[in-house]
Amino acid sequence: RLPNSLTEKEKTPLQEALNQLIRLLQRKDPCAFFSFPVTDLIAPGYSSIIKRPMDFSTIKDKVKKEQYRSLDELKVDFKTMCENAMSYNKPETIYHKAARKLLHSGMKILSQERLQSLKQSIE
Ligand SMILES: COc1ccc(Br)cc1-c1nc(N)nc2[nH]cnc12
Repeated sequence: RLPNSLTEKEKTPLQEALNQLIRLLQRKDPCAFFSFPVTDLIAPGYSSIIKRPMDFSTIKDKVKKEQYRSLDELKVDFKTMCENAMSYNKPETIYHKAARKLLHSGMKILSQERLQSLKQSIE
């Protein structure tokens, strides 16, 4: 039967693993600075300065659309998201500091050991 918004589509093991990692990562963003795309209204000139905008809502959308082929691809988008904030915002701002802290804790959550063991559970 065709999946539609009323009936949910089963999630693949990869999607389950990705969502589990995203939940852990989002807990490290208590101010929710990274929950939604940065707009030019919030951050003047952002869209012309930042070439690859990324945020958790976009990441979750990519999971839903099966646009991640591996756990490592999540790590790339997560790093981009943090690095964007660290390049647009000056080092003394709360956003730069939040991004650096998030990146640091995220690298532990997305460590090679953890990804390796998750990969084995997906095979
Ligand atoms: C979605 O972004 C925000 C939402 C609410 C608030 Br308050 C600030 C931001 C935000 N502001 C700036 N300058 N740089 C960012 N990098 C990631 N978040 C941000």
